[in-house]
Amino acid sequence: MNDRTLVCSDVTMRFGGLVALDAFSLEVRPGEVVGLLGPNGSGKTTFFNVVTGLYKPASGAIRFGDQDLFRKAPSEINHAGIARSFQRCRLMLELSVFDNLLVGAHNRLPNGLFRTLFGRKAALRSIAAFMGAARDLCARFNPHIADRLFEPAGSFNMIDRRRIELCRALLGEPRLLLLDEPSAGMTHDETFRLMDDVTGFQRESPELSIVLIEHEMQVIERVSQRCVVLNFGKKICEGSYRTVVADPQVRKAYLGEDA
Ligand SMILES: Nc1ncnc2c1ncn2[C@@H]1O[C@H](COP(=O)(O)OP(=O)(O)OP(=O)(O)O)[C@@H](O)[C@H]1O
Repeated sequence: MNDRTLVCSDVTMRFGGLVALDAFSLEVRPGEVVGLLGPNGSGKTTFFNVVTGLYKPASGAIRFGDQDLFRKAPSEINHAGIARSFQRCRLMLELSVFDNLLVGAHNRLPNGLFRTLFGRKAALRSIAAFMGAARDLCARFNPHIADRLFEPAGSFNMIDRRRIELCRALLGEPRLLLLDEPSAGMTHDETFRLMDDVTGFQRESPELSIVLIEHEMQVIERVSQRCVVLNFGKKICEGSYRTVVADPQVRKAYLGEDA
């Protein structure tokens, strides 16, 4: 089955007595960009952590196409075609861009003692192929990064570091990309440029679906086809950007206005 629709049903995640996700359901179809909104502490990042296997939910169901991903290990979920970015930069700044990309691909390249000792030629071939793919992907985001593949990630500015993180996530050819607040630490203009890169990439890979957590509402308005709003772990609204920003419950959650 090729369809890679993410279907999360009634997912509940607790931390002791705190219910961070409360029977939360969300469906993301191939090629969709869904904005995940909500005030601070409403459960957005927890949802990403649950989908990617970092947190084990108490109950619910998570399917991606025909695969059951509920409570699966992060590596299995990544293999199934789900990749993510983090709110804070997770690059190893003293390592080169290439090494950072390589770390993200370690489970796709030959590894293990036997292969290292006896499969050196094959290993070198796959690293060379990986280098070509990494260079091509970086060039799609910014040719400047592709030209400086062996320079430390720390020598790049913030927007390029974000691009490198995106390349690391995209090199595994995921079908679903979870973006956790790409605007964090960037200017308004940089955020827009980065999101233009992402949407440009998606135009060439139309099956890729994206869930975007973002506080910059203009970004959400510009890129998402559908929005879902969380408050205290519960879904309080779903629909187009226009629908959710006009919704009384959403306005109350964000602005404290009367519903
Ligand atoms: N590992 C954890 N242990 C205990 N509580 C946690 C943990 N992770 C998240 N929480 C709690 O779960 C709730 C939801 O947090 P979460 O980080 O998902 O919110 P968020 O909507 O992503 O917020 P923000 O927009 O500020 O990033 C919060 O009350 C938070 O303190």
